Amino acid sequence: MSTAFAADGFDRLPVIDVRALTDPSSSTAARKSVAERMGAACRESGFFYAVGHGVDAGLQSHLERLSRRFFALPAEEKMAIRMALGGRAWRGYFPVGGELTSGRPDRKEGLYLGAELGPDHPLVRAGTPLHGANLFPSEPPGLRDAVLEYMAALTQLGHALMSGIALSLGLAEDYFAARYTADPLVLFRIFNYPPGEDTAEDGQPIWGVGEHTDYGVLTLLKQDDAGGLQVKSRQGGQVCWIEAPPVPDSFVCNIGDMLDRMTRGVYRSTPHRVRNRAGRDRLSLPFFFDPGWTAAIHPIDAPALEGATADDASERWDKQNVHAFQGTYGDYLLGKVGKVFPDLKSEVL
Ligand SMILES: O=C(O)CCC(=O)C(=O)O
Ligand SMILES: [Fe+2]
Repeated sequence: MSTAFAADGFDRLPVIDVRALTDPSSSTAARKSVAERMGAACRESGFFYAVGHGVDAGLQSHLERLSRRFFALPAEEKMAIRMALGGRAWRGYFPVGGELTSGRPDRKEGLYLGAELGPDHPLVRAGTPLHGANLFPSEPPGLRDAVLEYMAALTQLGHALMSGIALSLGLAEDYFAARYTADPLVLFRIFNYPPGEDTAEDGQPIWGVGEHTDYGVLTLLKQDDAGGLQVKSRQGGQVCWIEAPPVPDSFVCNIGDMLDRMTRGVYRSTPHRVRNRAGRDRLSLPFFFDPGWTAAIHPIDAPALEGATADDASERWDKQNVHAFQGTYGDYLLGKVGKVFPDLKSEVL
């Protein structure tokens, strides 16, 4: 069994049974013990696998099957719900090469989804970007219901895990719910990474998703068994990338820039990327559980974080100092999404 590089980086991501956080009858001691393990993971790598999460296995495999059927449709059928038609709600399908995570096109196609909000919702009425109705495909039937059921289950899990993160910082369990996530911004994506050459003609690797950090507080990723997700670590002072291999019936959980900001860098929003070398399609379903659009982001005042300061701009993938950010989550997110879909930004935002 390998050990983590304490002073340097890490060489594995822990698997944490989070059952005590999702079970309302669990003892405070049991909840705190899970929280402690989550806190250690957030400090070390910002990543862990959650098992014992309570999300129905049948629902997950049903959604996975329907998603594969969607991606197998002819291109023109998928393009019938292309993102440009989703307008400001930022929903729909994008084809391979349509998204530029780290300035180069990613080799993935995907379906952008989110909380289903009708035209009378106040944020939709106000024309708030990334809020609105989904563009669901007519084929395969049932995808809509499965997506809505899955998003509801993962929203519930997101709340449970955020209560654990609060406990891990010595805060009240509802710390994040009370300030940021009572009405979370929920974005959900279903990605397909097709197989193919893994190196471009210029010798550069071809990424399914280029190096990036996530933007909000917590990402819950369901990946299939193809592998290819990598997380940035260090060894002997040098950058190294460790694999985050598939673990059955788990979600890969990682924290995003806003939690890094709130904890002044103590909980880490760690860069990651994907390269599909399995020789077959890779399906992944990242679910983003984030602060509400209008929530202003503030550093957390807690003894556990005393003395923490951070400016990691020179090391970050985007060269930005997330710790200098002031504003609402909506401000932060808008600055980011425009960069990864530059054409769409000028068309619809
Ligand atoms: O597909 C994956 O495994 C990771 C996707 C990801 O990092 C993201 O969407 O932010
Ligand atoms: Fe990510």
